[in-house]
Amino acid sequence: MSFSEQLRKENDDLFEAIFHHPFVQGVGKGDISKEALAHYVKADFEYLNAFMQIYGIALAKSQNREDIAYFFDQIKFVLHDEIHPHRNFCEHIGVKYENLQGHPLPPTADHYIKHMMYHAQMGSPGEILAALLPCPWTYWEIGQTLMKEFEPSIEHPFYDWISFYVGEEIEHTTNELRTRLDQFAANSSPEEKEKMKDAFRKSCQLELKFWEMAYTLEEWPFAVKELS
Ligand SMILES: Cc1ncc(C[n+]2csc(CCO)c2C)c(N)n1
Repeated sequence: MSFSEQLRKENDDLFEAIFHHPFVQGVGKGDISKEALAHYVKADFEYLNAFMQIYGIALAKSQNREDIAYFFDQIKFVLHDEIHPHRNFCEHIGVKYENLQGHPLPPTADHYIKHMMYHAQMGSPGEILAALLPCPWTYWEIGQTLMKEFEPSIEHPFYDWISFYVGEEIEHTTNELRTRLDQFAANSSPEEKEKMKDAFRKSCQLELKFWEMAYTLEEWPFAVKELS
């Protein structure tokens, strides 16, 4: 079994909890609340900005052109393509995408990006990859699960969102990250592998908590109310 297959198996509890989370199920059923969708897009827009910056750190630490090209392509993909699923949510709730941008991150999203930043700054290349991988991997499997469970037609309000995440690009991103992580793991000490496992599991836990954050409209305690 490859290292990434082992990670997937060890974190099956979290993957299953994500597929069954009421936000994810609400996307499948098409009845997730507008407030939860807006909360998600606000946090996710900032999350994706941080994700591109972390890819930039991984690019800066790359040792060959293939890796440079891969991270460069991924930054372009997040910048130009990951706006489509957000637009799908915005159209459904009748809010302008621009109005959901530039908001402060709720605690869980803040924690998640700082967790990835930590591994990107302080960890080995393997640790960076392990922290990043649950992001495309969980979404790709969410897409597959919702397609199978709900068989959405083109009229489904979130058909575009679900189709985007079962797409070839997300599969490709996941597989490329897995291949690189498996290569690093093959040349890593048991201690180093433990650090990769820890980074991967925490990212899976934070993926689950990100859905919960959006569903419960999580905010910082005693936060100063934004003027809207
Ligand atoms: C919290 C959160 N986690 C994962 C994704 C999905 N995602 C983000 S970047 C990317 C492409 C990676 O190259 C993918 C699939 C998201 N939107 N928000």
